[in-house]
Amino acid sequence: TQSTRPQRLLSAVQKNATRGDPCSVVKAIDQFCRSKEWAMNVGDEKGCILDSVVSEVNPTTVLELGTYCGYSTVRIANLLPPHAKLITLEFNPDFAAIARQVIAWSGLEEKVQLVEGASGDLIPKMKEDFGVKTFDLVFLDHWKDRYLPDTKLMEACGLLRKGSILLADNVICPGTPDYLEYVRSSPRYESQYFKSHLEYTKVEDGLEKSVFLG
Ligand SMILES: CCCNc1ncnc2c1ncn2[C@@H]1O[C@H](/C=C/CNC(=O)c2cc(-c3ccc(F)cc3)cc(O)c2O)[C@H](C)[C@H]1O
Ligand SMILES: [Mg+2]
Repeated sequence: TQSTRPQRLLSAVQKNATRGDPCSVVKAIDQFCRSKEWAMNVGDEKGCILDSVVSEVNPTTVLELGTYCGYSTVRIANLLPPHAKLITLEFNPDFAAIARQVIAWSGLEEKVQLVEGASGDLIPKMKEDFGVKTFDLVFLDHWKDRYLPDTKLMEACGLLRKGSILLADNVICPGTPDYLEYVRSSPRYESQYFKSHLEYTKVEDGLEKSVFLG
């Protein structure tokens, strides 16, 4: 049977990256997406912005919405301090299976908890079932029309504290207009746009960093 793109991406990692070396996993995926097949990973250019925000926040608890193949999961986990935890949510079991293997190849399983399921169902369970108090950093990269409802859900579930950071991918392309309007106009957020490009292309895109003010 035909392989899927995520399966081919995983093969490229297993072929070209060194087990236990997260940077080589990130490089192998970027090389595959530039030279072989485009895939919707945050990519190297926006990835550097992601890295700088993660390093600046130095989070203990991180939530990622939309694991896909685990590219940004590996980038974030690679920068986490010891005992820090990244919970990443993926509702497609096929992508989750690929991501688990990418994360394992990078050797970062200890820092990552990949949970299969929909964010709308799992966010309300974060405190009780996953022992989360609040998130220091949330990376939004799932369906673009879910950024706003899931942000409101996180607020309602008391998962954001004064100073929690939301970092959203694709606020220009494909775009998340309702989310952008919300975080930029709400008095409860202080937002900043990081202009960049759609992964592996010259098309404009960017990340929106929003601080929850409590
Ligand atoms: C109801 C479920 C919600 N809750 C959910 N709970 C858990 N997991 C969820 C939920 N909703 C979705 N997911 C998972 O997250 C992933 C989805 C990721 C979506 N990302 C994009 O669509 C995108 C497109 C482009 C793009 C740009 C230009 C183009 F021309 C083409 C493509 C670029 C980009 O950087 C992009 O991130 C994964 C595929 C999907 O199973
Ligand atoms: Mg994205």
